[in-house]
Amino acid sequence: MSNLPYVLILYYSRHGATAALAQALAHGVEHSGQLEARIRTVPPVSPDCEASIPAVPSEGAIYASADDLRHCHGLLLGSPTRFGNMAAPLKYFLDTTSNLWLEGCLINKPAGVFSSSNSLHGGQESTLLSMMLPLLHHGMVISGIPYSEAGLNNTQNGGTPYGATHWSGTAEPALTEIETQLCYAQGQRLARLALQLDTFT
Ligand SMILES: Cc1cc2nc3c(=O)[nH]c(=O)nc-3n(C[C@H](O)[C@H](O)[C@H](O)COP(=O)(O)O)c2cc1C
Repeated sequence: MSNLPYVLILYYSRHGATAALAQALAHGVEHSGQLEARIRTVPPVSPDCEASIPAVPSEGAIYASADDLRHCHGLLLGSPTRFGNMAAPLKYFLDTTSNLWLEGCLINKPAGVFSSSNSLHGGQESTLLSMMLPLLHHGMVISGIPYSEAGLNNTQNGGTPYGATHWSGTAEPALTEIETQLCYAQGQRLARLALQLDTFT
């Protein structure tokens, strides 16, 4: 981990599609060379209140801490679409951020959202909108993807003005070229906003 200021890319992914979006967004964030993309995930939740998991996951991104969120200069938040809403593990993590809200440490920092769904019209956009709500409560500056990105008009799969998406269809985690381009554009834009907004004081 470097000492560069960073954009936190925080996601939950069960089958890898949302994780693939996170990786593609990271390339856009790091385009300027001035910001690191810090990729973090959250543990699953269980109805069994006795259940516990190892502190460090056996593979993939490590779990986010409150400090990862507290000290970020921008946030990209990603979740699979679940019944048109964000997945419970991500919501559970957000529900533990009251102290950060009280401190106001996310106010005026830029944020964006991303998602993956199995069906093309199965709730990507409602999921993205639902993910924006807690970020607005935190005082973050929400940004999406402008229509100057040609892929938004051409896509036959994922990609929305509300944030990057992937249509996983028949359990396919690999992103299409346009989905990848739109991730890059969103990551690059979020990093540019973090540099332009006063998030470094
Ligand atoms: C409980 C549950 C609810 C889901 N709800 C939806 C849904 O509302 N619309 C949809 O298109 N896909 C839905 N899916 C499918 C996932 O969104 C899709 O497989 C996604 O690409 C998984 O992302 P991941 O690979 O990052 O886990 C659901 C999956 C689960 C397990």
